[in-house]
Amino acid sequence: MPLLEIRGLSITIPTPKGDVRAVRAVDLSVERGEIHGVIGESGSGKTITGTAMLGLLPQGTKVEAERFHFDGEDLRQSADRLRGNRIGLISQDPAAALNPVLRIWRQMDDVLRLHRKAPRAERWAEAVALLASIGLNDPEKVLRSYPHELSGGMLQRVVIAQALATGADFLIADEPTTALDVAVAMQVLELLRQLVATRGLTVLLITHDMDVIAEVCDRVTVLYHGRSLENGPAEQVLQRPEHPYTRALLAALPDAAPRGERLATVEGLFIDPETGALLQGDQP
Ligand SMILES: Nc1ncnc2c1ncn2[C@@H]1O[C@H](COP(=O)(O)OP(=O)(O)OP(=O)(O)O)[C@@H](O)[C@H]1O
Repeated sequence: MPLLEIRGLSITIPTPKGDVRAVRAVDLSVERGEIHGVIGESGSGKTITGTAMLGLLPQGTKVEAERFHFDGEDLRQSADRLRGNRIGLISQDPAAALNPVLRIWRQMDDVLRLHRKAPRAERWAEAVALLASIGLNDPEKVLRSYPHELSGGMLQRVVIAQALATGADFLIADEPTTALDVAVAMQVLELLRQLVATRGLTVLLITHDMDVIAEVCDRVTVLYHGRSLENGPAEQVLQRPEHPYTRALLAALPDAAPRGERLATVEGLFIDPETGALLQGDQP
């Protein structure tokens, strides 16, 4: 059984201007111990799908699905309990995920106290070991620092350590390297890969960057306008895409989008909202 199993997901968000159908028909199946990429251009529904798994959608949002399960539990009922216990979030901006006026230790300890009933000295030792294990030099100094004293790459590692401290075994990483420069981004991706190998972690990696998919993902699901179009081993989808949209996306890449840049919108193709068919021409 896959760890995450989503079939026929549809998400409708109420807004003052009426309902927005943010996700129409997403299938997503993530096996234990894999890094599963979710790729698609801006507005394709990547973040909303992740937010739904965390149970953090705006009030009144309608989440419908044939199946929306994490480890056999329906996320529509269990998301609040699983978030921060089994499911962790790594977002694009680590500085925003941390409190600027508290030292890293206080923020790590808030998590450790909640999850372990150990004395302070043991929690400190655990925080030191955790930070060291994710490649931070001088972890004691890091723990005594405020967020602004650390670089973006270090902060992203702290956020990952915090998620691990909760005991999470599934990380939703939403554009985790977008705000980092290329060399640091590669190190963070390498760290995720190591954690999958050493801790049996499973990662859902949301990105608009084909290079990120090629670099670390085992499998990938392609989203477009709130629909999943295809999925498969990353190498296969990148080298032999089946869906015309994915082919168009990849064909448009070398000239239109240099390394690391946002996916271009593929012109001249659209999906019929009624039938789901991919059609040529301009969107009506
Ligand atoms: N709070 C909200 N209220 C209304 N509509 C929303 C809300 N959040 C997202 N949407 C809409 O849902 C759709 C999917 O958005 P989502 O943020 O999931 O896309 P994305 O693929 O993550 O894009 P990006 O790469 O730009 O982050 C978009 O059309 C967006 O406008």
